[in-house]
Amino acid sequence: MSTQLALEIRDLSLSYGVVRAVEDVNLNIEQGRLVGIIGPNGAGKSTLIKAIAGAKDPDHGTIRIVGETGRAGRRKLTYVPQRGAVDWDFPISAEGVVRQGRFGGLGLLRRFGKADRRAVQDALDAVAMTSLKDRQIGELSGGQQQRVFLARALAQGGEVFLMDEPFAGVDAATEKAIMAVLRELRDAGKTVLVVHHDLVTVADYFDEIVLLNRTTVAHGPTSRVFTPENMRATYGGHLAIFDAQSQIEAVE
Ligand SMILES: Nc1ncnc2c1ncn2[C@@H]1O[C@H](COP(=O)(O)OP(=O)(O)OP(=O)(O)O)[C@@H](O)[C@H]1O
Repeated sequence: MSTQLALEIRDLSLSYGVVRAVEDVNLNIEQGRLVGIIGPNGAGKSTLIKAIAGAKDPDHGTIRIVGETGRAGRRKLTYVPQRGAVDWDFPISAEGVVRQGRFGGLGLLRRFGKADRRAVQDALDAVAMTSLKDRQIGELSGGQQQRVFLARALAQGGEVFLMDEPFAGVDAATEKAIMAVLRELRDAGKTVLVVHHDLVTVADYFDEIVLLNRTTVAHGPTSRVFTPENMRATYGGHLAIFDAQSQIEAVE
């Protein structure tokens, strides 16, 4: 139902041993939004999206995805982890990776059918990787690997897409191509959450942003939330702000 929230997070906290990585996060995201998750290193961005994806159990709190919790909710979700979190030496072709996106939808007795082959082909086309589909993934550039990852997500489908730093280590052309696909998903009514580092592109890329530093510092339309004041509150001193050009850059 279109009135349902894409994502509803209540009182979410997660720890690694004694380190509280995410604390008391409350968040409502409406459907059909392209959302940036922004915050300094170690702010808990990856941890938060791992929790949403079900890859990390929370200490407490609830996560509802298009109205559903647990497995039913996760069936509506597609998670694209950081490229660095994947073993690219695994012997599989680009097409093989994209086909993996369809396996979750295969019942025990169902074969990989015409619709699956079509979805894989369409996904490879969407990211302009059809000509390299037989290439081993270890022999692709970083940007090409990221395109293949995105194609797998497209083949999988779903209502909510979680992307952990999709632009890390990719060239400008690939970044543009990925952004075009993410905008198409949004325009088709999907919800896309992107962990993002480049503050220069935030205003151009995202309808709304979540500023995170362990907990949500601010959330809302980018035009309202992406202010020097909020950015200072999120990044502390690690920020250089050039008010004259309205540019904000993180200082590592
Ligand atoms: N596997 C782990 N074991 C222990 N602590 C961890 C682990 N993963 C993350 N942490 C800690 O949890 C906190 C949040 O980490 P997380 O990776 O979620 O941050 P992030 O915002 O995604 O950072 P970055 O921008 O650097 O990728 C950090 O203090 C980090 O050191």
